Amino acid sequence: MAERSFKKEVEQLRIGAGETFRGEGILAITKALLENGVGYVGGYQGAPISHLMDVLADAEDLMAELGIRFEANASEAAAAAMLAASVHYPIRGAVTFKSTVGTNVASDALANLASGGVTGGALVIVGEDYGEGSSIMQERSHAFAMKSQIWLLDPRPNLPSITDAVRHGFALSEASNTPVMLQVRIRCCHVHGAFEARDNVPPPLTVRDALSNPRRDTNRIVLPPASFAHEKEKVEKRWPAAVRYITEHGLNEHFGPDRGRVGIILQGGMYNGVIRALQRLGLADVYGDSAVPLYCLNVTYPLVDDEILGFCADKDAVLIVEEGQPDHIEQSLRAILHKAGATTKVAGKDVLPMAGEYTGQVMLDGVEAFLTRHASDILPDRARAPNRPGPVPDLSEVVPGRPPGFCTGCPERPIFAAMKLVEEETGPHQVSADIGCHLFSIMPPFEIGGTTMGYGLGPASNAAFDGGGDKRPISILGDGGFWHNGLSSSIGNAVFNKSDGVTIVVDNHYSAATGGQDILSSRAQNDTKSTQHPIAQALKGVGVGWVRQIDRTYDVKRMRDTLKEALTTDHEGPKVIVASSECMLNRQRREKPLLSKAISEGRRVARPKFGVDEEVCTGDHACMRLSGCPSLTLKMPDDPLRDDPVAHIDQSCVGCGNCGEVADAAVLCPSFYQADLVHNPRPFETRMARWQRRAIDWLQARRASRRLAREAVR
Ligand SMILES: O=C(O)C(=O)Cc1c[nH]c2ccccc12
Repeated sequence: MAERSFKKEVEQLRIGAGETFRGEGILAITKALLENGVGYVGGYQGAPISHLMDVLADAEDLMAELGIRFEANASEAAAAAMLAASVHYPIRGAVTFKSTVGTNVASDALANLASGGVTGGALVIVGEDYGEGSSIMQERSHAFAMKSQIWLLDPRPNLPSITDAVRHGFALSEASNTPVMLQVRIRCCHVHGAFEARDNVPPPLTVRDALSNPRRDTNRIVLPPASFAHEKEKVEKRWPAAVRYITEHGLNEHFGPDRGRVGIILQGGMYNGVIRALQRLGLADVYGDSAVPLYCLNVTYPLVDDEILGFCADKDAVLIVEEGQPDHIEQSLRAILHKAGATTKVAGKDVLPMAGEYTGQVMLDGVEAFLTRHASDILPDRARAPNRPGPVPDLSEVVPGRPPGFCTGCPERPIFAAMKLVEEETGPHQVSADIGCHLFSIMPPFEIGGTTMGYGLGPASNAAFDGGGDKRPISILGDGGFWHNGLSSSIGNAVFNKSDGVTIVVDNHYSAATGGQDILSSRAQNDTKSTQHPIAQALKGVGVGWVRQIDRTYDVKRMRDTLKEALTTDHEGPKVIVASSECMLNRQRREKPLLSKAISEGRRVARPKFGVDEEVCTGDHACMRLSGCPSLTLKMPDDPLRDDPVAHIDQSCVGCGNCGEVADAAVLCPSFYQADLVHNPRPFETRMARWQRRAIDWLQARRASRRLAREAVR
């Protein structure tokens, strides 16, 4: 079950011409695909387009009605390869994944696709995970577009521009026989707005029709001598055709006055930030009317030389607003101007930072610095001679860091608690990690795992250490990574190379970190996908001889003992433990509505809750060093003679039992207790509870009175 259900929102995807579509960027993209006769759609989830995959999955019925094939592909490579259908057939196809990591994975297929070229429009919607909300290494997709000659669209972040980009993307792809990347940043995916809808258009040729009339054209396949012809065709035919389409259809936009001494050239995706900076400088109004000429690149690759030269012709200086590095566009811009002998000065990475997101403040500072240098007369007085407030204090000095950690009740926490317990006996191990929630084990309190090389590559990144030694290396792999790429690149690799290492497959039943999508080994029943394929079976299938399946990761003692066995067994070859328990976030999403319903219907529901007896807790916090659960926190005890905080479990506890198990396995302390919270108790339970309460009150009163008496004697 995915993080968010879009079942309600996708109903809007049925509306037609004359109606207004309202919603989020990702929904607008989906609607635009349907309006433009897409024949098949695929992708792999990942921030910030995870929800686009969820929308598509929820719209699968509607797509089937229109004759559109949808796949939730096994990886970005599989998604990109799916676009092969548009090479020989005039069928429009779209796939989506996160970038740059997904584009890295897809790059083999993308390069082949771009070489042969396409007949039907091929759209690659990349979610650019760059900037302050990002979860990955900071790189740009731009280089992929340039290296494979794939056109790159970067529309202004508003719904009409995004939907135009989808429409033009397909047409541009067909006009130039080249795949097109549509780049959407985090905010673009989630921007809300409206656009005038069109009717949905079933694909003129469906993939089903194509199956009945197979086609092939040797000239479009990447094999010599065709591959040499492709390269020539790219520069001689496809590039000029693209430039023609972009110019004739006005894909890049101009705003503000026709002429001016200075101007700003910007990536479409930067438009909202630039216009806001101009507003704050008093040079644009709330409708976006700018006093500075703007040339907005909704297509950032290829650049159109003539448009650039035209824009720069009357200008002393232009600012290029291009987020991230390398500064591909700025370098091209300088080359274009230099070749033409133009004297326009170019500002860019001198007033704006080379690295990092162009946030509101960064953009304001950069645009202001550019204008101060090149056209200070157009700036309002308060910008030219400002009363600047004092410097903002460096918050990183005073605000504690907030490293990402496991959720309350996460089934992965006990796995790493068990690893910590083993390390107590054996000392630290070489540990490699993978992509997924389990990566948070790198952070306190566990501080396990020293690498993350890519999705499904955890065990592969321990390969150098896998040849035997005094201590076995340990690698971690999630179930998402296992099916994405891990089965072959990590597990097959280890079997083939007779690895001596230990691998823990952290199986939480979903691709949890990307939003809880189902995968092959998910235990859920899925109407459109085939699930319930055990990881352990796949491991044995590729030749792993030592496999242990643990079906309750909260059993810390069993986890610890199994790991110890893996580290000491005489078995030759890779040793793999599959540690399986359902993602608690997904489980809560699944169970909470059922529980609420049961409670409101008057049925008896018991929910386990855990607590810490504050009289027993010594306040040494050893339990926390093996947990990090957000519900396990600190509290000042009521006792005035104790001035150290004790452990405390707050109301967010979901009763997973991890703290008790860890306290038990680590022989920590007996202060944890479990209490069942009973909704709609039976009459006899209420009576029992009342009697128990009375008995406890009586015993407590007696103890209190004796204690007082003893203290009085002493
Ligand atoms: O959703 C995210 O933030 C991820 O990093 C997950 C992910 C999806 N596809 C990938 C390909 C390579 C590395 C990570 C991912």
